[in-house]
Amino acid sequence: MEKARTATGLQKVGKYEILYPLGQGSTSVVYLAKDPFINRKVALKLFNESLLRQAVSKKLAQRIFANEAALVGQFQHPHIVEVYDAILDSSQGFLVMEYVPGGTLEPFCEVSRLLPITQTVEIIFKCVRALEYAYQRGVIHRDIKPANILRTTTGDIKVSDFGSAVSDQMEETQLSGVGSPAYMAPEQLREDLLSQQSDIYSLGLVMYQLLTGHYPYSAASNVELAYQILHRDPPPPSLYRSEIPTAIDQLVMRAIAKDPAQRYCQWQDMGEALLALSSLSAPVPTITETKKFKAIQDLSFFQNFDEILIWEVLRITTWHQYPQGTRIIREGDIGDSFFIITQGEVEVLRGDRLLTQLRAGDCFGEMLYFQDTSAVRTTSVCVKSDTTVIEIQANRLNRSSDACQVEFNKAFLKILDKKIARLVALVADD
Ligand SMILES: Nc1ncnc2c1ncn2[C@@H]1O[C@H](COP(=O)(O)OP(=O)(O)OP(=O)(O)O)[C@@H](O)[C@H]1O
Repeated sequence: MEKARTATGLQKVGKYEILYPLGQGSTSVVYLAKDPFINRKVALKLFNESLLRQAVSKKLAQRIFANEAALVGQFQHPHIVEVYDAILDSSQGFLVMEYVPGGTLEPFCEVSRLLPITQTVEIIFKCVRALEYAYQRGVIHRDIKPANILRTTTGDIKVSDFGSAVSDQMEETQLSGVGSPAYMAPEQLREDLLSQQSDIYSLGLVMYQLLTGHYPYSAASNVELAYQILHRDPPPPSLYRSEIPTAIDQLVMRAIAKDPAQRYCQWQDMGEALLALSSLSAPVPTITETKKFKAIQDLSFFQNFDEILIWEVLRITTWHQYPQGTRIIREGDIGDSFFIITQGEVEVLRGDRLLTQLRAGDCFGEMLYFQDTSAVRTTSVCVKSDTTVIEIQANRLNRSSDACQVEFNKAFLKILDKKIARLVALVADD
């Protein structure tokens, strides 16, 4: 493997130019690097050479490397760090990953830097969806902790470091000596057979820390810590932060229940509980990402969109809440966006003539999407009862992935089909 110093003094690993270290873990150092062929910044995880050489840890280190390497190209989820490449020779191994520039969630577990409760709920919801996605592909992460959840510059999150993961493809599903004891579920400490519930426990603990800035146990040694994890009941999060509502206390305590039978059974259950919370924790008329995700997922328009595409839709939409009587679009206006109603009811008018009424799931303005440039609206749309709509600009949709555009086109075709059927029925009645 090529590993040399460049003229600037920076190291080169393989074809990658090392820029500077981003962080260090127990088995590796992660660098910001550049892939010169496609001029892309990447995170390059260089596994500790001495670990790979030492007989005792060699097998474990190789296994950790192999775990992450197995994910090359496997997970494509907006909230999981993508692994682009993995290279191993006799002395060294490295992984090339998507670079996530905003650091980890660790600093937000400090009392002085706590995030708003709604934001924490959203972060945990995204982790739940990411880990459910991994679980559906047979993978349990086993090392969920704040340091393994990375932040983008816009505050979004990505789960990283699947080095401790177990997969249903492995012959050996128990792997000792990996994971962080502080976040291990009781059954993981006991080395019982693991399920998604051990990741649920660890994520519950992350939520606890993000909400309170406190780790629920305090022990002088790993043995004492293990005892507390197995036997001591932690206080509810609201003890540390009084604004935490009871429902959130209950959710966290259920996620970190010592007995798996008392814990959420599966990711879906925890996801639903978080969704129920998002309405509790948003008293102001803003729409949280958690609610937006659910609203989009529930619309028949998006019924054939998979989860990845729904996250993509979320990125290209603008949400509006309109009170009764608002005119959303006006006949004669120039526009290039179309709208999908998520809640409420609107009237479509030409002049003073009522053409039709539309409700949740219906869309309007879509005909302009099929034109290449902005065009004149031929109808007005007025809010009949308080309404929430998502707006999608044609030029943003045109820049989305091919898969996303294909699904939109299919959904529009279905709508067109229904409209034609309605017209045919009208003509037949005449
Ligand atoms: N994709 C990435 N983009 C940006 N920074 C990253 C990325 N991956 C890791 N880092 C940084 O490098 C640090 C170490 O990474 P990571 O946790 O994957 O190493 P590790 O050796 O597996 O650690 P451990 O086994 O102790 O959890 C992270 O805490 C983070 O600061």
